[in-house]
Amino acid sequence: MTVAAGSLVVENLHVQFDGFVAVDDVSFDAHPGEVRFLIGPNGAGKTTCIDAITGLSKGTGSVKLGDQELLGRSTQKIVQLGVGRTFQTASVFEQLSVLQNLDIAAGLRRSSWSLLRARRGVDPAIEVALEESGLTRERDTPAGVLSHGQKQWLEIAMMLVQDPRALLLDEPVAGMSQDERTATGELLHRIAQRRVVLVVEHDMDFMRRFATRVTVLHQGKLLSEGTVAQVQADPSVQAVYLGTAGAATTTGMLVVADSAGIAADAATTHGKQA
Ligand SMILES: Nc1ncnc2c1ncn2[C@@H]1O[C@H](COP(=O)(O)OP(=O)(O)OP(=O)(O)O)[C@@H](O)[C@H]1O
Repeated sequence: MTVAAGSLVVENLHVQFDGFVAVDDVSFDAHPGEVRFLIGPNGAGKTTCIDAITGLSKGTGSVKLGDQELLGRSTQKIVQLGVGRTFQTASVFEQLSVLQNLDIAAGLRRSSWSLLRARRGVDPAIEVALEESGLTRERDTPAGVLSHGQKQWLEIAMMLVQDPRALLLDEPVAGMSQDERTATGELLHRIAQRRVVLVVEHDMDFMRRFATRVTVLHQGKLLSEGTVAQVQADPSVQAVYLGTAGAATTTGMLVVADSAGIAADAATTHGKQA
C-alpha cells in the first residue's frame, strides 16, 4: 500500500479482552490535512481502537505512523514517535497558569522556583501553541478557573508544544457550549493542516460540521466509511443507528448532511477523496 508520508494507517487491527473481541479486523487510514472522525454506537470499539494505537491496549495487526510500526511499542515510545492523545476529562494542573502547564508539557527543565518567578521569555513553541489554541490572552490565568472548553484547548495546546505528528481526541466537545464546539472544530482544522487528527465523537452535529471523512464502527467491526454525506446515506449505518436506543443521536445522524461547510472546504483544499 502506498501511503502519504505522515499518515496513520491501521490494518487488520484486532483487540480482545479475555476472549471478547472488542475490535475485529478493522482497517482505516487518516492523513494530514483531514479531520477524520471515528463514530459508532456505544461499545462499538472506538476507544479501544485509540487505546491500541496509543499502546494502552494490546492489539494485533498493524498500526503505522509514516513508516513506524506502533503496535507492540510502549505508550512512552509511541508518544516519542509523535502520537498525542486527549481524554474526555482534561488533565491539566489546575493550580498552575496556562503558561506553566505548557512549560511542563514542553518538558523544559526548569526548577519549580523558576516556574513560579516572573518570566523573561517564552519558548517559541509555547507561543505558537498559545496562538493556535486561542489561549494567548489566558496565558497567566490559573488553569483551574478556565472554562470547560478552555481546559480542553489547554490540553490540546499541551500536546501541540510537543509537536506531535498525530493527535487522537476522545470526545473533545463533550460538555462544551455551542460556541466552544464551533471554536474546537475550527481549532481541529487548523491543527490538521499538517498533522493527522483522529476524533472519536458521539456528537453528530459536530461530526457533520467538521468531519472531512468518517469511519463508522459497529460491534467492533468497520461498518462504513466515507464523507459525511456518504456515511449518512449508507443503509447499513441508518439501520444501526435506528436500531439503537440512542435515538437522539440517530435523529442527528440522519438529518440531511450540511457538508458544504468547513469540512467540505477542507476536503477540497487538501484534495482528499473518501
Ligand atoms: N478493558 C476491558 N476489558 C473488557 N472489556 C472491555 C475493556 N475495554 C472495553 N471493553 C469492551 O469492549 C467493547 C468496546 O468498548 P469501547 O469502549 O472501545 O467502545 P466505544 O465505541 O468507545 O463505546 P462508547 O462510545 O460507549 O465509549 C465494549 O463492549 C466494552 O465493554
